[in-house]
Amino acid sequence: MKNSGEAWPPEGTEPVAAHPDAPGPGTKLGVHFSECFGCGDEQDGGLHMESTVGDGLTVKSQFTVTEAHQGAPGLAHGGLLACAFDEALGSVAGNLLRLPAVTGRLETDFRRPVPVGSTLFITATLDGMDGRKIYVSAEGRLDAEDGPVAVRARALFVTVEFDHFTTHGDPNAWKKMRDSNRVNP
Ligand SMILES: CCCCCCCC/C=C\CCCCCCCC(=O)SCCNC(=O)CCNC(=O)[C@H](O)C(C)(C)COP(=O)(O)OP(=O)(O)OC[C@H]1O[C@@H](n2cnc3c(N)ncnc32)[C@H](O)[C@@H]1OP(=O)(O)O
Repeated sequence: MKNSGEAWPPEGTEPVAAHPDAPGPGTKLGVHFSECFGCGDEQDGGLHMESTVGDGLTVKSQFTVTEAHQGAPGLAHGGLLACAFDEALGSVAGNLLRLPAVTGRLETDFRRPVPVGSTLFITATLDGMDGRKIYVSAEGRLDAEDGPVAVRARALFVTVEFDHFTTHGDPNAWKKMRDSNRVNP
């Protein structure tokens, strides 16, 4: 992102290749956890994002803004847009590297209002790694793949051991996700 004035990805970041078992371009990714606020199909108030692997090191996601996502009347709440980007950025990191990782830092630039009823076409890119640090960036265009850019984001994800989720989270929910075969560590 130009605005912060920092180089991106930071010095020391190495290029990466997709994991040999990563889903290929055109693969629809589906839901990684049914209760996920970003993509879950058992999360009524969630974002219900849909993602597909794109060319190169990208994942393409779509998020349609509903009345449940408003901040100002008729406009998407910025925090929910940040959530959509967290999901899209986490998806490109997790699916292409097949490593468990969590968001360490997330930056967003809101460049245009995003009205209720519009769909954000988000392209997230895996920019590289430095040790456990995974650098990813994304842009979201309004209503079409080549629509005007409404939001840009970039993030640092940090790889973790699987016990991060059972130690800090809910082991039963982890088991539910694993048993659904949607993520298969
Ligand atoms: C077979 C496998 C299959 C895989 C799965 C595939 C399918 C996946 C599909 C879909 C993906 C999901 C999509 C969902 C996306 C949503 C994700 C979220 O919402 S995650 C929830 C929010 N985030 C948290 O809750 C983190 C809370 N924070 C922490 O737990 C820790 O702070 C953590 C793990 C991030 C780091 O803690 P430490 O103790 O392990 O490590 P330290 O040493 O502190 O950091 C490591 C390196 O990272 C830098 N770092 C950490 N945080 C930083 C920050 N905020 N800014 C800058 N650098 C940071 C540090 O400076 C350090 O760098 P140096 O190695 O020394 O160079």
